[in-house]
Amino acid sequence: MIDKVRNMGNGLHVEDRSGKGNRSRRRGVLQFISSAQMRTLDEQTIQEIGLPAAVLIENAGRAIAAEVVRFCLDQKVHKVNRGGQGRLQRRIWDEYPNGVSNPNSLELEHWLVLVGKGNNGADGIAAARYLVDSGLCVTLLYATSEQEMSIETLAQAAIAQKLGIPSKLYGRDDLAYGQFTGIIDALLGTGSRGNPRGNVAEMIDQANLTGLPIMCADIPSGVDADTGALYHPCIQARVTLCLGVLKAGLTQYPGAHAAGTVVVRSIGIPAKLAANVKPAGFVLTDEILERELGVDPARLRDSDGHKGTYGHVLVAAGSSTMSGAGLLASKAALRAGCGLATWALPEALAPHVAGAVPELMLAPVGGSMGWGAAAAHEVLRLLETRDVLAVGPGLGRFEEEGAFLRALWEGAPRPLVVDADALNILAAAGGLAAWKRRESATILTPHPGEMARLAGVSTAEVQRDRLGLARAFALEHGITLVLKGSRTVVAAPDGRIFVNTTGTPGMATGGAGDVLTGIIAGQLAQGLSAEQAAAFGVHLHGLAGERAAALRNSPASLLAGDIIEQL
Ligand SMILES: NC(=O)C1=CN([C@@H]2O[C@H](COP(=O)(O)OP(=O)(O)OC[C@H]3O[C@@H](n4cnc5c(N)ncnc54)[C@H](O)[C@@H]3O)[C@@H](O)[C@H]2O)[C@H](O)CC1
Ligand SMILES: [K+]
Repeated sequence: MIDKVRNMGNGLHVEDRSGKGNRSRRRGVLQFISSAQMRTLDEQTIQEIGLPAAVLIENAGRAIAAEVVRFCLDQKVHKVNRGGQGRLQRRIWDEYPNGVSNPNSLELEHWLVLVGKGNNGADGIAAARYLVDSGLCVTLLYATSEQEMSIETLAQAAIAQKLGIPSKLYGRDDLAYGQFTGIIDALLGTGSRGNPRGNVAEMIDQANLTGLPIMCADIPSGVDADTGALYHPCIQARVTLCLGVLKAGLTQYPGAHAAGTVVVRSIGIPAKLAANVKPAGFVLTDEILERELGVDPARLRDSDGHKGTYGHVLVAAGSSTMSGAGLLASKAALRAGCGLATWALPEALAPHVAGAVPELMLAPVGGSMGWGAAAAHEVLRLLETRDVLAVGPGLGRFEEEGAFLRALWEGAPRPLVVDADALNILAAAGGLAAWKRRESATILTPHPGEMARLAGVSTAEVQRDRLGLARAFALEHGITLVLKGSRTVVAAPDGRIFVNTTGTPGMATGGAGDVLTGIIAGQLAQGLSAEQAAAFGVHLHGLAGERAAALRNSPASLLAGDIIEQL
């Protein structure tokens, strides 16, 4: 079973705990859902199937406790006694088969469980029981008195009391945080709304201040489970044990950062029920590329193919001060596997870049006027014998820019990739609402600033709900959207969304976007649909970036051209 998503740097790392060791990081079927969908699933399981809430909470508690124990063992490289008693210890032993002596190692651990009044708190109390049975010391810290607790939380609190698990009530009892080795955040889950308030807010602040490792039940308290936006205050966790199904907000920053390593564990919701839920989106893995998008990541070239088989990309890009943009996009298209590439560029630029990429054809356009309406007609003429047009990188701003882009938008009967300056031109000319819907495939590849201009909102608003905005924009305008940034979101015109799993912070460098545009155009030329090309393109771009960064001493030294070399 693939059940782990690790947040490291910009990457989303999927791990396999089937006992066969880690397979490729990008395998598995990982879908995410909204908090409303999760609540519905919980309710259906409890009311329609008849599985009691207490059973789900029991499973949640056991999963959280197992993760805490794993965390303690990993942290301290403690080994578990082969003869450990009880289900949890046997389980630990399964996962640490080479462990040796020190049955008492977990007794040195003293975890504080922050218990909210809702069912997230119930999960935390159940986890405390399993931790005590595993030999850890545990103290419960209640945010509210019993009168305010949900039925399930109250029931769990009563069990904990009968078992003599020490507990305190926040605000009434004194507490010395120095005695603890870790904290479980079971304050707020999917029932959370807005900024944490009252005791809950104070407990979050204090937990963060301790500097102790924090493990979250389901989501970090203070993270929006649907968008990944942060409320204030918000838990900063080391690990988040996401219950049942991955929550959408944990795939996007800054929520992903607050969550730390995200582990998704089953709590007993029947697979049959879960299968009926239309996912809010998918994490891009090899399986998702294949199953959801019909892309074979390992596809080979036909043995009888020729350069015509793989399509011809036309790139309209570059200006005197940004000649590299066109070069990077065109070269990336070739490395992505298109048969041929032509770079349409301002005439004055051509002598300076001739021969820079010998495999590339140059097509000077626009005469002494450079980009403009006349150049657009030349580009369209060139496109008659080419398969795909990519426009935008390094164009700069120029007179007649609106007429130039509109001519290409309306006149290009081929798949079109719109990037960089072309997106700003589009926004300045009224945005997509003012433009005709194109019949051929159209992919827009904005970074958050360009997206903000296109959507007429601030960049902060874009980042607050990248998934929701990308989906709504793609649906409304019938285009495929690639919303760049860490965890790039690909939104298809049918409303499906995919979150990229590959990449490295080193890719935040000039020209990396031009390379992506070229890769996507290269995939389109080979016959992929817009959403296939966009999703596979961002996936490959990130993989190549990771490889390129690994070859350097520091990811910071990565150049966009290095990404191309690793394709
Ligand atoms: N639904 C189930 O049966 C199961 C859920 N699981 C876990 O439970 C939570 C969701 O539980 P729920 O009771 O719906 O909500 P919360 O625990 O998140 O608590 C909501 C609680 O807190 C109050 N509240 C809401 N927002 C705030 C705020 N900003 N500040 C302070 N207080 C707030 C609100 O009034 C509610 O009373 C889910 O995440 C799972 O962890 C089980 O795992 C399985 C069964
Ligand atoms: K929580």
